[in-house]
Amino acid sequence: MRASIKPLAVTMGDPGGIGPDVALLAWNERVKRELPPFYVLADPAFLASRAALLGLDVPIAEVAPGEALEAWSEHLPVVPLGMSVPDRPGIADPGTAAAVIASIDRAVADTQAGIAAGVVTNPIQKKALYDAGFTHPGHTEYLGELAQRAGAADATPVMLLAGPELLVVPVTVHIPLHNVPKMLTTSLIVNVGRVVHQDLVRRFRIKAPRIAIAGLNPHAGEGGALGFEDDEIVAPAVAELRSMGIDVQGPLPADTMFHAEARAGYDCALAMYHDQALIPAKTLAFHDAVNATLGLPFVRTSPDHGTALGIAGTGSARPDSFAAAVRLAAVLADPGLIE
Ligand SMILES: NC(=O)C1=CN([C@@H]2O[C@H](COP(=O)(O)OP(=O)(O)OC[C@H]3O[C@@H](n4cnc5c(N)ncnc54)[C@H](O)[C@@H]3O)[C@@H](O)[C@H]2O)C=CC1
Ligand SMILES: NCC(=O)COP(=O)(O)O
Repeated sequence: MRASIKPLAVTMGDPGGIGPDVALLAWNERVKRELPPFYVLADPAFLASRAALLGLDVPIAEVAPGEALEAWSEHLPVVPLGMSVPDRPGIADPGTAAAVIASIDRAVADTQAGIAAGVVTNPIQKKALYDAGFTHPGHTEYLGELAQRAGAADATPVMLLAGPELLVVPVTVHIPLHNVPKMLTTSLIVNVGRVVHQDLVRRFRIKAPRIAIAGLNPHAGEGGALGFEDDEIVAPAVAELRSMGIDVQGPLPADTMFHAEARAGYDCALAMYHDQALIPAKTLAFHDAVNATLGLPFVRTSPDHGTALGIAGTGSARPDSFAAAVRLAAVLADPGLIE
């Protein structure tokens, strides 16, 4: 892959999880995996400790972001945050939340300042952050707020799971299932559909994206017999998006829209809630899919998996999804790489 001229900013993620492991493993295989350069925003002593635990020979260079490209071929560039964290694999400690959040903040600030090409986040243990007072459901929502704080008043963060065979977006994201019907509105679906269309064109270089919209209820409501939302909320959103010139179909029964022949009929699917989107995405490509945030003024990707506390520090975490996230971030930041 042609390398972007700027490095990517990678966040530490929860230090108790596998984020540090996959970043170290990926750097170790950077040539074989054709990775674009990145630097990690973390405590260098912590990363050195995790590398030793994993038995990896990863020389770490403490750098400023502007020195990352030069360091990349021989060292893992690490930009210190001035906050130390303990190396305790498997333990998600709310006491590390300030460092976890500082890493995200700095990655976004570097990208907004034009120092980094994009942000690649490592997984956070959400409950540990909530317990420390973090009020955002996840990265997606927090990044939207950071973008707005930096002046992008219209930033609308939209979660996309991107795998080799499926692009899929959950319209509602980190909310309890019982709140989905309350939160699902025609204007929300239209807004998400508009952002998806815009970023598929702008960042993924799909000229005329075909978008398939799932229904909420079994059989897309069975003509109103199995729920009113498909006819009264989803169908009007489909009509409104069509009136904007966007190629949409739906509401489609969700159970039959993710098999291979159905997927051939669209470029991206909109699902109505988290698991309706993430189950097909992770079933098809757990180790290859990437979580990207659309609707931001900067690029953000992430591996699709979580902190996997149970295997942190053991060497069994696979760095494939992290590597895919790094490669996709470089492409989205420089869509010319697609051509
Ligand atoms: N982007 C983010 O920050 C994300 C954070 N999470 C958080 O992660 C935590 C744990 O979530 P779970 O639902 O348990 O999902 P998980 O993805 O952490 O783990 C699910 C299963 O997959 C395995 N696994 C995960 N990644 C793997 C890898 N790279 N190689 C080999 N095996 C792997 C784990 O060992 C476990 O058996 C939660 O707090 C959740 O909120 C979850 C998804 C994304
Ligand atoms: N299940 C996906 C997930 O939780 C990722 O959320 P985010 O932290 O990327 O917003």
